[in-house]
Amino acid sequence: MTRIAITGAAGRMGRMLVEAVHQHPATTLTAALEHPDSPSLSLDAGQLAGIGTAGVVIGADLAAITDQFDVLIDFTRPAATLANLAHCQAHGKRMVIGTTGFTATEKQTIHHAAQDTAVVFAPNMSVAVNLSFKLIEIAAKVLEDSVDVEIIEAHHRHKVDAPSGTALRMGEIVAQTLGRDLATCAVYGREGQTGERDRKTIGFATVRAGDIVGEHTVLFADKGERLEITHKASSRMTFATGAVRAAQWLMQHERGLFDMQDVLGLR
Ligand SMILES: NC(=O)C1=CN([C@@H]2O[C@H](COP(=O)(O)OP(=O)(O)OC[C@H]3O[C@@H](n4cnc5c(N)ncnc54)[C@H](O)[C@@H]3O)[C@@H](O)[C@H]2O)C=CC1
Ligand SMILES: O=C(O)C1=N[C@H](C(=O)O)C[C@H](O)C1
Repeated sequence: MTRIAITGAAGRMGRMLVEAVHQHPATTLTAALEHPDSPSLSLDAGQLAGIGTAGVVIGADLAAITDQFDVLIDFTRPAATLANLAHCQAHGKRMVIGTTGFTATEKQTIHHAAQDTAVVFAPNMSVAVNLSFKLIEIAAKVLEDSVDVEIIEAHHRHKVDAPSGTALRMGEIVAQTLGRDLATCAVYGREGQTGERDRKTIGFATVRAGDIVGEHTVLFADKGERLEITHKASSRMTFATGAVRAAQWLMQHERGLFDMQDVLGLR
């Protein structure tokens, strides 16, 4: 059995992860963490997730549970994830990171930490989204610079980062395939007298509304036709099962940085 600790256990993803670990035949929940100010401290993680008593009380101190888990699954906020990563790096503990919204420098920190421990870091743990990454790469390879590329994403009103980590990854794939640098060719929204579209840009549009779980479209538009590659998530369980699968997969590695393309054998 792979022993899993979940941090952010009271969050939207955290509660799904508790259920997904419970459902997986080869994983067991041994620890659960939350922010020190969370009203969910001292509650049973299973009760909170609606799956009955798990016998795991939500705490706030990673150092106190270091010996109790094999893999830490973290869907929280960048600052919390980086603090947890430093602890896992120091103690050789594996990590699955689903948190999004990191700066380029923070992503470098994750790269560096993975020299000492094994990490799966992916903006989207869904199998179908990761398949869509391959489809996007093929589309960009075939259509080359003949098309305008726009990326549209929609999420619930509580999401705090934009564009989504998934949309940015999609942009990176297109940019890399077309020999562009996303840092210089991305356009994050338009307003006013914008002038005609610069053909080499990659545009992003963000929608935040209601309870949308997560939707992404990459639009490849030429004159006379357009191709749209769209993924729509209707349940967070798709992300949670992917993350638990990643945690189990990670047990074969002691160090290194991986993503869901590695976990799913899509590389
Ligand atoms: N990679 C993927 O497949 C997915 C990634 N995400 C990402 O996961 C993150 C979390 O998303 P949600 O669950 O919707 O957010 P949420 O706000 O519902 O949950 C985050 C939880 O983390 C907790 N937290 C914050 N600081 C903490 C700390 N220092 N220690 C312990 N817990 C702490 C909060 O109290 C909260 O309960 C976001 O960055 C989101 O973009 C979300 C869904 C899928
Ligand atoms: O915050 C969310 O909810 C989601 N975040 C991820 C992202 O930023 O890409 C993945 C998913 O779409 C849900």
